[in-house]
Amino acid sequence: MTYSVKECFYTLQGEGAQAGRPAVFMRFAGCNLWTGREQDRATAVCTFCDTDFVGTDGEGGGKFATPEALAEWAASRWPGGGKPYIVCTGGEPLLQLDEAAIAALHARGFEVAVETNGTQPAPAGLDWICVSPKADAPLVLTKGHELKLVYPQPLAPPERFADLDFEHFFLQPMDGLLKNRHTRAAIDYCLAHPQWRLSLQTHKLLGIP
Ligand SMILES: C[S@@+](CC[C@H](N)C(=O)[O-])C[C@H]1O[C@@H](n2cnc3c(N)ncnc32)[C@H](O)[C@@H]1O
Ligand SMILES: Nc1nc2[nH]cc(C(=O)O)c2c(=O)[nH]1
Ligand code: SF4
Ligand SMILES: [Mg+2]
Repeated sequence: MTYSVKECFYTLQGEGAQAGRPAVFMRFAGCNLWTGREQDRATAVCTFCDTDFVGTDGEGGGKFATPEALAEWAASRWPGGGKPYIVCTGGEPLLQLDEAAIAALHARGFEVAVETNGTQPAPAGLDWICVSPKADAPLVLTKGHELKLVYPQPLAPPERFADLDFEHFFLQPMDGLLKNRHTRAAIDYCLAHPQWRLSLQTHKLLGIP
């Protein structure tokens, strides 16, 4: 299995329950819900994506022939000290991240988190699972550590997910032209339904990757 990585960089986790935590971000190339081409966005299953995940040409991107090579590259991004933490994202990371890659990351000392759209089963060994359901996609992964719903998605109201097996429930305002309106709506929903907390994309506010 060759792993295709768009970019790999060291920053702070910007979102959810682990916001503020230093992490290596490994962004896997490709997604099953959008080609990543702007001309396909309107007809995609997921239409609001804020990310370029096409190709392997980003900072720290590339192709890795073995799990060990992938893990060695991730480890080279960690500054030393503390417990190394990696967030595997994309694109859709669970199209590529397998048990062998997770084991190799663990062998390098990493705690391994994933950001997934929930359409794929999770491989064994993940330490933190963040599921972000998309309205028009089947949800297969119905348990994990945090459920982070981009809000609003008219066909995916929070009530649909409130009884699933997660420790944390977040609404994350949909970024785009209507971001301010979406943020106000997410605040109002959390205030009325206190099971839910607000997740802001703090890296965007801070101007860091
Ligand atoms: C780019 S996705 C990659 C991981 C995976 N494909 C997924 O959708 O969860 C990373 C996170 O950004 C969120 N996201 C994507 N576009 C967004 C937007 N326009 N506003 C807010 N969050 C967004 C996703 O829902 C997900 O939680
Ligand atoms: N700082 C930072 N935090 C993030 N949390 C989830 C992200 C993602 O794109 O998956 C992301 C990202 O792109 N940057
Ligand atoms: S599922 Fe995730 S990576 Fe794929 S298009 Fe949607 S937000 Fe982007
Ligand atoms: Mg992002």
